[in-house]
Amino acid sequence: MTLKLEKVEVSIQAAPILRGVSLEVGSGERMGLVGRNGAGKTTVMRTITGLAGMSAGKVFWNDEDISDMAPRDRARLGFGYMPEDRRLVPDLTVEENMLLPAWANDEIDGPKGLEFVYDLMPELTKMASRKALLLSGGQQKMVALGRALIAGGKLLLLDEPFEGVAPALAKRISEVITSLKGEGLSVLIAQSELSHSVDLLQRESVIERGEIIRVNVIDSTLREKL
Ligand SMILES: Nc1ncnc2c1ncn2[C@@H]1O[C@H](COP(=O)(O)OP(=O)(O)OP(=O)(O)O)[C@@H](O)[C@H]1O
Repeated sequence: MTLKLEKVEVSIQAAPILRGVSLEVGSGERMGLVGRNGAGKTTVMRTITGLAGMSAGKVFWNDEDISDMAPRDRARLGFGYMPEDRRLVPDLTVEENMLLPAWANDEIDGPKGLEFVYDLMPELTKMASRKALLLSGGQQKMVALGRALIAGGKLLLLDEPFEGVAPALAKRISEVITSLKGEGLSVLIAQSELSHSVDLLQRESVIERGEIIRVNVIDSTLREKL
């Protein structure tokens, strides 16, 4: 399953935010989207989910043009989105928060998704019945990752999954992402620095002021020497 953005333009209140962004995430690929604060990473994520309106350009999923497809229909394609601010419902439990995509989309098998996530992140089992508001920021990131995994069997969009997370938890999140072996699961990870993910990405697209300025192939032999 391949995601392709072609010359995408997004403006907010007449200000150009994305300026001709082209990007491709291959089947099973883990791609980084790296850039400073305000470079446009979140807007790229929101364009893919259909939450940001494009003024020009196209989004393709597996060669199908989904540019005009509503966000809820894109979710049905198996897109999972972990927003930077996590967006958990404070009064719901950890488990209820993770089941939200399954409540909204009857094609998602909630119990099966939960089983998968608990298997991958056993630490979430212990906090399953705890309300989200009682969790630390890092724990909330884990729950948001779990929720995105339940929704996103095909494409996982992770916005700053390591930001503000203690090093041990960041390492754990990195391990979880690396261990995903889903058939052809494509992953796009937005971040302002590479440090936590150099060993989990195959390529990174560098974004500056709403433009992709280069794509780096991350050399696995170099990685082994690090
Ligand atoms: N709703 C909005 N109204 C006005 N400007 C906006 C809005 N959303 C984004 N912007 C502007 O668009 C630009 C890109 O924002 P975006 O959130 O996509 O960047 P980012 O790379 O994700 O940065 P960060 O890591 O700080 O979230 C910024 O200059 C921001 O100020």
